[in-house]
Amino acid sequence: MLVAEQLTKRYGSKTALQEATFTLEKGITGLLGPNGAGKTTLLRILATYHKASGGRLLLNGVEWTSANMEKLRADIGYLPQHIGLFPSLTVTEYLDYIASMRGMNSSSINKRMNEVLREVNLEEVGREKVRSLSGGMKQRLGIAQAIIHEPALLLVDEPTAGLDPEERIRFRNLIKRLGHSRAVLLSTHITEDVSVTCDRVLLMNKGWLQSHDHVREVVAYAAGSVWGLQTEQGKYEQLRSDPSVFITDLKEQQEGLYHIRVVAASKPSEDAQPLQPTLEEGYMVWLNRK
Ligand SMILES: Nc1ncnc2c1ncn2[C@@H]1O[C@H](COP(=O)(O)OP(=O)(O)OP(=O)(O)O)[C@@H](O)[C@H]1O
Repeated sequence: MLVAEQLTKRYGSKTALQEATFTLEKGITGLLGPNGAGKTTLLRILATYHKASGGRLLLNGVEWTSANMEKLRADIGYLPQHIGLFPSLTVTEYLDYIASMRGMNSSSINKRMNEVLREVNLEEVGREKVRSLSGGMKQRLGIAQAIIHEPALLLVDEPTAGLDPEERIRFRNLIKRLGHSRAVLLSTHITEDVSVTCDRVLLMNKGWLQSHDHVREVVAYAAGSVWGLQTEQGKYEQLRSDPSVFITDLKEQQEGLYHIRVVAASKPSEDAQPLQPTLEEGYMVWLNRK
């Protein structure tokens, strides 16, 4: 569906995206990377907001050229990290406005309005002002504006940051449903969002991107390197200050006695037990070997 070849973006002397090559198919692909990795830059290029400095992009055979922009935009939906919703409009007025800006005529807007409100579970609040919505509802409205024109490609930038656990789960379920009929690229810092919603993963660091066909390929980077152990304060402090050991979980069982989970290339102590890695642990190993 989407093909990216050697995609590069430079801001002056800074290269934010380095020769990224990957494909996106129907379903949900996670885009994981630390701050400054280049995730937003990639999404903005895909959303046609930024022009790449080099490389090639095709969506269902249509190339990213000036002549094709309108055609591409009709097939792409984007929820940016910070979206400017209009607080004094009602939910339906806002969606009506966005859809008109996208060139939809009033009969197709009317046909689509109830459907899209239902898809994002906002049908009860269509007449409410945007300003009265909760944070989670605003994010779902953000998705509604991105899918009102039924795009084949949906780009979502850190959608669950700041949401409470209930809204985060609701939002993930929404993204999962949307991934049944289109390609979704979900950029996030939250590995749990990826392990729950995504099949495929793009990992990014310092502008470099590596594509993985399955989440389990990333998990496997930490295979044989995850350990569980009980420690007392002294040993815990020693492990904490060891740069080759990452503590990924810590539970204080009683004062001065901890159960910890660590990523370490070799067994950190005699009584350490090998554990199955998580996506977060695989991702950490990947990040630190770059
Ligand atoms: N308009 C710009 N001009 C110059 N440099 C930029 C611009 N936009 C981004 N950068 C730089 O490009 C790099 C990648 O930034 P980008 O925002 O794409 O990363 P990110 O992975 O989305 O980070 P975060 O998770 O913090 O949002 C960073 O070093 C950033 O400072």
